Amino acid sequence: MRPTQAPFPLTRLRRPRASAALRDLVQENTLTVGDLIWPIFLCDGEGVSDPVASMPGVNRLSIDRAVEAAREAADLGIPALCLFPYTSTANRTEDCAEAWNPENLSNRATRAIKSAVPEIAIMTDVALDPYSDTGHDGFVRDGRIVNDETVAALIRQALSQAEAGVDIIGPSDMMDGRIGAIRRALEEAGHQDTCLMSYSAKYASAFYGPFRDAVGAAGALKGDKRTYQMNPANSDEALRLIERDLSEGADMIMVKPGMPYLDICRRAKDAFGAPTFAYQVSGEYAMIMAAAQNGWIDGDRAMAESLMAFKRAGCDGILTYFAPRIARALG
Ligand SMILES: NCc1[nH]cc(CCC(=O)O)c1CC(=O)O
Repeated sequence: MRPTQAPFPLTRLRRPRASAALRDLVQENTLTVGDLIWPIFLCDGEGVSDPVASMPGVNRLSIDRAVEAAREAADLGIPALCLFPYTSTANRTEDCAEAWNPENLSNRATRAIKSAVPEIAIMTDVALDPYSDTGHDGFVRDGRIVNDETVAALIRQALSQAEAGVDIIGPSDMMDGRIGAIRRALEEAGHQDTCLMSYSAKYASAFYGPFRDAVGAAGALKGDKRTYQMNPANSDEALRLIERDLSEGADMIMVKPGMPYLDICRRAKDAFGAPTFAYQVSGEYAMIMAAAQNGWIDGDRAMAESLMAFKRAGCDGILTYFAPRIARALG
């Protein structure tokens, strides 16, 4: 698009910026509460709300508290929660069997929230890292992350989540072929209405640090995730991954992290027009919160501006730890 305009002074681009009323009229993008997915951390116990040190304002919640959070989210109009379990070392094993235990924390929380707050959508993560003794998203054999064996386990994990009543399954593991394999398994098991939101373009990022603290994976992780998560220098590769995942049956795609990768969001939306999401990850949240707590930036304004940027970049929705706070600010 090339906007047509007369030369100055016939065109004065400041004219429609002169008042709040005019600015509202010409505003191009809008952020609404309906765009939000709120990631929450789960832990064992009852009545527990355990602060995550590197994410001020974020707590690990026991299931009863997560149900309260779901009620609060639904009352604010937030359409979906995304669940991340904190797993004790006892449940981190070489075979990752807790990942498909119907009674694991994530599945119990899904059932509790779905029965108490049926109108909220539940999204979950498919990847082995909460359950593996290595902290990796896949099985490790002779120091390598093995793809196909991992995919077989991811199918079991996804099926147990669908069985528990999850609305949106989010494979975040970056193995090849998992979207098609999970989609076929869901169809065969009668879960034809379960959505898949693929973490298609997930970068090997420094911005996941606080998340790994929150889920207890920081100490467990040996090495890094660069043989499966993407190189931050690449952009065409992101489009290839997204195209592949859409052709394998993903309903929605995600770019992660968010703010440093808005160019990828825009390219993805323009290229495919599919429902496009970004994950404003833990480190992005921590940066804004830390600067605000130091009085270096206005936290409310930085939050709102950062989230609007995702809409401008073409995203249909955003996973953000700010979800309840921005929902309140939006009124
Ligand atoms: N597969 C695990 C997973 N799912 C979401 C995040 C990060 C989310 C965040 O930083 O907020 C990660 C971390 C990782 O890949 O190491």
